[in-house]
Formats: sequence, C-alpha cells, structure tokens
Amino acid sequence: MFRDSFKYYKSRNPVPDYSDVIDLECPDCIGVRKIEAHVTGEQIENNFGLKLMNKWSIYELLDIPGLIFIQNPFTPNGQRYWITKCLKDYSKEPYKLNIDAHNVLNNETWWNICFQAEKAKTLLPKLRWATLGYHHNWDTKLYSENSRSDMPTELSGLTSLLAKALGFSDFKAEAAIVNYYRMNSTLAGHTDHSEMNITAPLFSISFGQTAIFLIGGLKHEDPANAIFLRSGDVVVMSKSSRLRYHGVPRILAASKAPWDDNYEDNCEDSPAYNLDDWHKARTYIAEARINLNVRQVLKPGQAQMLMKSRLQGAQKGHGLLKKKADALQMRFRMILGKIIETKTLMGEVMKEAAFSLAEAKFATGDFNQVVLQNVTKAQIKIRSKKDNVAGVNLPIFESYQDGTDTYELAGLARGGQQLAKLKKNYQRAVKLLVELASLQTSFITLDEVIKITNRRVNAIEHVIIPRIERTLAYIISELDELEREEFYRLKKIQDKKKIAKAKAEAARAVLIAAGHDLDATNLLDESDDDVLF
Ligand SMILES: O=C(O)CCC(=O)C(=O)O
Ligand SMILES: [Fe+2]
Repeated sequence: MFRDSFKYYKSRNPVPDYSDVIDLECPDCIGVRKIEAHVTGEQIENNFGLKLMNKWSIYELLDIPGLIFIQNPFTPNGQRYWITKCLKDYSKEPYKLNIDAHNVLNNETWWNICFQAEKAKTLLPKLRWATLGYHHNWDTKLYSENSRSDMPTELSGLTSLLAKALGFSDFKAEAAIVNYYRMNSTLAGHTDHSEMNITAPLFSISFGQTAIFLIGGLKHEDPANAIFLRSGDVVVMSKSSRLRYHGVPRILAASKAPWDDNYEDNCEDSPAYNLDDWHKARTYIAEARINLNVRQVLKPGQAQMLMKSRLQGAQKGHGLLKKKADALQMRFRMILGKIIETKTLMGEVMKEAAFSLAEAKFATGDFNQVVLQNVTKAQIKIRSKKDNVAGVNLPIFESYQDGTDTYELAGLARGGQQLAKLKKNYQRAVKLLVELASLQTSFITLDEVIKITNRRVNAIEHVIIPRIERTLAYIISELDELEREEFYRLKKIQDKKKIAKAKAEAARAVLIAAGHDLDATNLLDESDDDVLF
C-alpha cells in the first residue's frame, strides 16, 4: 500500500533498506524496456543543455505502462544552467512563491538576499515552491485564466524537445511547479489531476541531491514502486501512469555531482549562465534537490476556443458599456438643461420672494421676533429617493410640508395678505432650491460615472480587444505553421517513397533485362511500411 511504503522510506529510525529501490543506473536493472528517441533535426538549433539524443538512455517501466524515464540527458553545463535558472529566475516575479504570503522579502527577490549571513539560516530554506505559467491554486486545486504568467520560453522549449523525442509532438508547456527540497523535505502522496488535459504527458525533471520517488497505482491501496531519481533524470508520466499516486518520501545525499563533471559535447551553443550566480547555486544544491514539474493544462484547441470566447465577451462587454455610457450621457444632458432652467427660475422666484418680504415688513412691521419665538420644528422637510439610470443610483431630494402652519395667526392684525404672499413665495423658493440641490448632486454623480465608463470603454476598445486579437492571430499562425510542417513532412515521406519505388523498378528492369523470371517473387511490394526518417 502506498502509505506503508511512504512511511517505510521516510523513516529515520530504523533506516530503510534501499535494495528494492529501482535503480536505472544499475546495468542489470530488470523490469524495464529500453526505447529509442525519435531523433528530430531541432536539437541542432538549440540544445537546451541536453546531450545529443543518440546518447540518451530512455526506459519504460514494464509494470507501469506510460512511465518513461530518461537517464540524465543533460550535459554538466546544462545542469548548471538549469539549476541557476530555477534558483535565480524562477524564484521571482511574475512567478508565485510559497513565501509571498510570509511577507519576508520586502520588495527584494529571494535570490538577492537569501545568501546574506543572517538570512542563510532562515530565508534560504523557506523557499518550497514556485509556480510558473498557469499558477496552480493549492487550495482549490484549479487553474484559472485570471492567475497566470507567461511560461519561460526556454522551459517550454526544453519540454517540447523532450516531448518530441518521445513522440509527443503536440505537447505544450502551460504550467510548471518548481519544488525546492531540503535534505529533510518530503512530498506527500498525491495525484496531479487539476489539468483539464490529462491525456498530455507530465514532465518531471530533477536536479541536485537524489530522491526516492514512490509511484503507486490509481488508488491509495495499490502497492507502490520506489525509484531513485538523480540529478538530471527526467520522469515522464504519460498515458495510464499520468494519474497514478506518487510522492517523495526521502532525499538522499547524492554519491556524484554531475553538475561538476567535465564533458565534451561538441555543441557550440550550450546555454550560458553567470559564473558568480552558479557559485552560489552550487552551495545551495549541495544540500538540496530541485524538481521542475511541467504540465499542459488545456486540451488541444482549447486555447483558441478560450481566446475566441474572451474576444466575444470583450466585444459584448464593450457594446453594453457603450450603451450604458450613451444612456448616462443622455440623462446628463437632460439634467444640465434642467439645472439651467431651474437656476433661471430661481432668480425670478428669489426676486419675488425678497420683494414680498419687503412688502410684508412694510405692512406688518418687524415680525422677526414673532417668527423666532414660534419655531418648534421644521415644517418643510426633505425626503430622498433613488432613481436608477443604467445601473447608476441617482439621489432625488423632494421637499414636503410636515404638519400644519404654526404661523397661521401671524399678521391677523394687519398685513395678512402680504404675509400669506410672502410665505407662498418662500415656499416656492425652498422647493426650487431643493430641486436644484437634487439636480446638482445627480450632475456630479453622473459626471464621475460617465468618466469611469468612458475609460472602461476605451480600455476594452484600444487595449483588451487588440491584445486578444493579437493572441488569437498568434495562435492561428502557430497552428498554420504546424500544419505546414506536417504537410512538408508528409510530402517528404511521399518523395522518399517515390524514390524507393523508382529504385526498385529500375532494379527489377535490370533483372528482367538480364533474363530473370520475376513473376514468382514480387519485389515491388506495394504495401510497404511508411518510411520514417
Ligand atoms: O519532486 C518530485 O519528483 C515530484 C514532484 C511532484 O510530484 C509534483 O510537483 O507534483
Ligand atoms: Fe506530482
């Protein structure tokens, strides 16, 4: 059972016996089948730190169909390059790290400070993982379009080449997890099933100290096999092995340091790294293991479909936002017109009110004291409502008379008519004032919302849509390119077949001319196998 084997190899006391661990370095390793690389011309252009393909040793484990093991295909230079990349470049933005949540970096990168004397004990061992490309969400176990960075091109290139060498010509690296192990680290048993495309293989590349890799079955209860993974080894989980339980119960000190070896690979363009960086990385790797776990997330064609639906979404959003902006603009203009109207009216009403105040004072004498003494509570009150314009709430203030007029008796002695007129005029003025306040508040709110909406419309029109269109054009051109390559490949095969056929015919003609009877044996076998090169 997976759990028992995990416990067994994890145990410090007693120390486990490693004699059952599959060791592909052992010349008489049983239960494996050697397979050949599909040699492609691509390695000449860029070797990604790999030895020439004809020097690779590739095995498939007979008990675990689909589990392919490439025994360290890297040159020592390649190992130094990738170890330095994992430590220096993949441990900073735009990639995500486990220590992001710890708030310990203070705008520095882990690499820049982890070797400082006081940090080497604390910060250096804290880095446990980095996610690249589609970021794996450890809580939801999902990938999301909203949480992704670009994949490093060299890592996509490396895994594409490894994939092609194994016959997986369509593999596309879309997500990677870099696991950083200390000597006492373990990785609990799990299956990697978050990817939408689980038919694509998963590439797991190890550097540094040696791991015991445990691989079980599709269920927890199935028994597990242990395999040594050394620096440079590549494990490919393909086909039915893709969903098997696996984990790392133990890290062991490596008996060799292949990153220090001398090796002549006659390749001129080995990838370059900085020597100072490597010296630091070398001290790190002396007590650590790094695992680069590269996956394809989407199904074939899904990226294009996703982009198309994103484009449709953006276009729809753009249309809706534009409609909203138009509706808001219309209301804005209407309010502006009303404000001008109300302000003009306000001038007249205030003039009349002020005039009637003078009239009332003239007729009644000073009634200030009477009014002030009678004030108990407000008679004119304001209530507010909301009006919704295209999803924007606009406040509307309304004035109303609350209770009876407490000044009904004022002016009974004289000037009653003037006072009544005065009250009416000021009531109108207050009503207009409230209306104006209501209009101006809506004006300010609308002005702000219109600006935001227009900014959004512009961003969608001039940034988001062109970006999606460019990505779509790129995907389409890549697909076209693939199609052209495939066409060229098939054409080459046909040409080779034609040449072979012509040669066979010529040979037959020579033999007939020499008087041989060839009817009994058909040299020209029409059903020949495809010629592969
Ligand atoms: O470290 C390893 O070899 C395995 C890592 C792994 O399984 C994972 O990251 O999913
Ligand atoms: Fe895994």
